[in-house]
Amino acid sequence: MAGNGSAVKVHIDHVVKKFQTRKGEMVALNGVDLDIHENEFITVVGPSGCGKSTLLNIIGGLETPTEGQVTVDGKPVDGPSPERGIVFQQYALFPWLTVIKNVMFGLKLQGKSKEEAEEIAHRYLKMVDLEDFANHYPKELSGGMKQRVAIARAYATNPQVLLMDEPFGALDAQTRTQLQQELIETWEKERKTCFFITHDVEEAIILGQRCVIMSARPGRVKDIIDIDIPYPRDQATKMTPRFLELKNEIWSQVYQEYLSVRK
Ligand SMILES: Nc1ncnc2c1ncn2[C@@H]1O[C@H](COP(=O)(O)OP(=O)(O)OP(=O)(O)O)[C@@H](O)[C@H]1O
Repeated sequence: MAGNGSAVKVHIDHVVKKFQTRKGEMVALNGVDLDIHENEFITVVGPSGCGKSTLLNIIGGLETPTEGQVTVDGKPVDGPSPERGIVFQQYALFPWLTVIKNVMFGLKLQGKSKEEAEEIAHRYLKMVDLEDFANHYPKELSGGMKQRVAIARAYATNPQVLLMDEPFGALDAQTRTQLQQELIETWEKERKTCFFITHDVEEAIILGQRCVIMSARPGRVKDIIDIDIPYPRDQATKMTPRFLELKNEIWSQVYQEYLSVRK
């Protein structure tokens, strides 16, 4: 399987996930194999309900697989860890804490002093252009600003792997485009290993080095497409022939899966 040539960071080994429901057993994931390489940006697309979030939760240690396992740097995942930062679609900020205190929260848990946590939090708020809002409360921010805080908070604790579950899904198109651009630039600087779920094929291409296409439920890896578009990337990249070709290819595969469920 192609990668970026770096060591394997996250090894997903034949992961099966079954849920017990009122209607009986439901197979959400049916043997997912995937290697995510160090510093790689992986995007994941697939029809609704194919198990994308379940897979992310298993990598994050929030769910346990029924069969198979996930290892990070060769160590089995057996619960949540600050080494794996998660950004959800709904901002998940603490409403009773100011922006800076939200970002400092994880740093304090890591045992950093108040001064050090403050210094790091300011650095990451600057990265997402929110320094002027450090003392505001989440309710005083727009959706896009809240999501920037969530991203700053995830980056600040310096996790080995960033797991993002449709982080821009609830945003308007303009804010979404802006945050995509910021994320591309941040990734180019920091090269953090990222696993990013989206429903938006354009987003999957502009952000990812590889795009994983999942099959309809029960989810498996249907295909992995190398996004062979050079960096730096920006919104103009979306108009290039190669981008449009990849969009067509990925979209038609996702659509096939969508149709297979509707039949
Ligand atoms: N805790 C749970 N108990 C029972 N079923 C669950 C549970 N969590 C997820 N499922 C089911 O597992 C399947 C996969 O869900 P999941 O949320 O992982 O899919 P998804 O691909 O992320 O969907 P979407 O794109 O709509 O967000 C769905 O059919 C869902 O109803």
